[in-house]
Amino acid sequence: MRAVLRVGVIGAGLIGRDHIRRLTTVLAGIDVVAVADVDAFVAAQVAAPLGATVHPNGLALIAADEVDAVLVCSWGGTHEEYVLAAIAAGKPVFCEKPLATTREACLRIVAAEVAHGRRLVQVGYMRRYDAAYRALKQVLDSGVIGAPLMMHCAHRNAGVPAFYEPENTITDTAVHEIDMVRWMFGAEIVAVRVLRPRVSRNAGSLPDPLLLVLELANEVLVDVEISVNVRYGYDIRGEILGEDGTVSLENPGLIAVRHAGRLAGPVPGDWRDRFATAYDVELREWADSVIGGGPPAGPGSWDGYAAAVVSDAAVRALRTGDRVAVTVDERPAIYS
Ligand SMILES: NC(=O)C1=CN([C@@H]2O[C@H](COP(=O)(O)OP(=O)(O)OC[C@H]3O[C@@H](n4cnc5c(N)ncnc54)[C@H](O)[C@@H]3O)[C@@H](O)[C@H]2O)C=CC1
Ligand SMILES: O=C1[C@@H](O)[C@H](O)[C@@H](O)[C@H](O)[C@H]1O
Repeated sequence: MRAVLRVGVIGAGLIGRDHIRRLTTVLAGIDVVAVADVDAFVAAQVAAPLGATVHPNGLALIAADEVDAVLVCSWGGTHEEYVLAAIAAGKPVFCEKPLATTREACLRIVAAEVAHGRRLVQVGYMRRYDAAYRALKQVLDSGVIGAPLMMHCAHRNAGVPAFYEPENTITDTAVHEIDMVRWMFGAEIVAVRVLRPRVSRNAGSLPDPLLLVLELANEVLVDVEISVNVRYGYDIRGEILGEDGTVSLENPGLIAVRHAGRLAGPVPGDWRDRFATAYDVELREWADSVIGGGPPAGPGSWDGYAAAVVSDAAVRALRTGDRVAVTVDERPAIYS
C-alpha cells in the first residue's frame, strides 16, 4: 500500500463531511481523492476545495484506480451494495453504522468477505474508541468492582433527522449500545424487550422515549433509555453495577461554572461534539491498518452482523411488546 492513503468517500452529508474534515485536516498521510453523493450538487461542493474527483455514483468511485480505500457514509439502506462492491474490488472499506439494515443483508456481506478470504470491512462503532468507554472497560476488566451484574445506559439526542421512523430509534440510535455492550462485556445478547412509557410531547410521530432491556449470555442485564427529542443536548450515560462497586461515565464537559449559587457546565450539542476524539482515533487506527496492509483492527462485518441480529429482534420487540430471543449463526474462522 502507498505511504499516502487515497480515500474515496460515498455520502457527503453530516458525517461524510465531518469525516472528510478529519481525514484532511486532523489526520496526516491521507488524501480524499474522490467523492460521490446522489445529490450531485452536494458532491461537487464538498469535492471542489479538496481537488477531489466527483463520481456519478458510489459504484464508479469504488471502481476508480485512484481510490485505495473507501468510506461509506450514505444512508444505512445503501450500505450493503457499496460494501459488497468494495469487497468484490478487493478494497478496504470503512462503513458507517449500521453495516446494513437487516440480518440477511449483513450475512450477505459476511459471506462475500469469507469467500474473498481476507477481512476488508470495518464498521463505524466509534464508542469502542472513546476514552471514557475505554476507561470504563479497563475498570471492569481489572476486577476492581467485582463481577458485573447490571448496566444502566441512556442515549439522548436533542433531536433526530426528519426521515426517522419508529424502527430508526433502534437501528440508528440504540444500535450503538447494542454494539458497545457486546464489546464491553465480551458476551452476546440473548434476548431483548422494549418497554414504552408515556410518549413525550416532543416526540412527533415517534415512540419516544423507549426502554430496552438486553439480556446477556453471562446473565448481566442492561437497560437502555432511548430518547431522541430531549431538546437540551446530546447526553450519553452509562453505569455498571458490580458485586463490589460501580463505575460510570461522567459529564464530558471540560469546565464547570460556579456562579450566583449555581453550578453549571456544557452539554454537547450532538454526536460530533461528544465523540469528536473517538472518531479521530477510530479513523487514524483504521487508516494505519490499511496502510500497513493488515486487517482492520476495529469492529468488522461480524460485529455489524451481530448488532443487526439484535436490532432486528428489538424492532420486533418494539412492534409486538414480546420478549424476543436472539440467535447468532456460527462465527466463521476469519472473525475469530
Ligand atoms: N457513528 C456515528 O455516530 C454516526 C453515524 N452515522 C451514520 O452515517 C450514515 C449517514 O448519516 P448522516 O451523515 O447523518 O446522514 P445525512 O443525511 O446527513 O447524509 C447522507 C448523505 O448520503 C447521501 N446518499 C444517500 N443515498 C446515497 C447513495 N445511494 N449513494 C451516494 N450517496 C447517497 C445523501 O444525499 C446525503 O448527502 C448513516 O448510516 C448513519 O447511521 C450518522 C451520524 C453519526
Ligand atoms: O449514529 C448516530 C446517528 O446516526 C443517530 O441518529 C444518533 O441517534 C446517534 O446518537 C449518533 O451517534
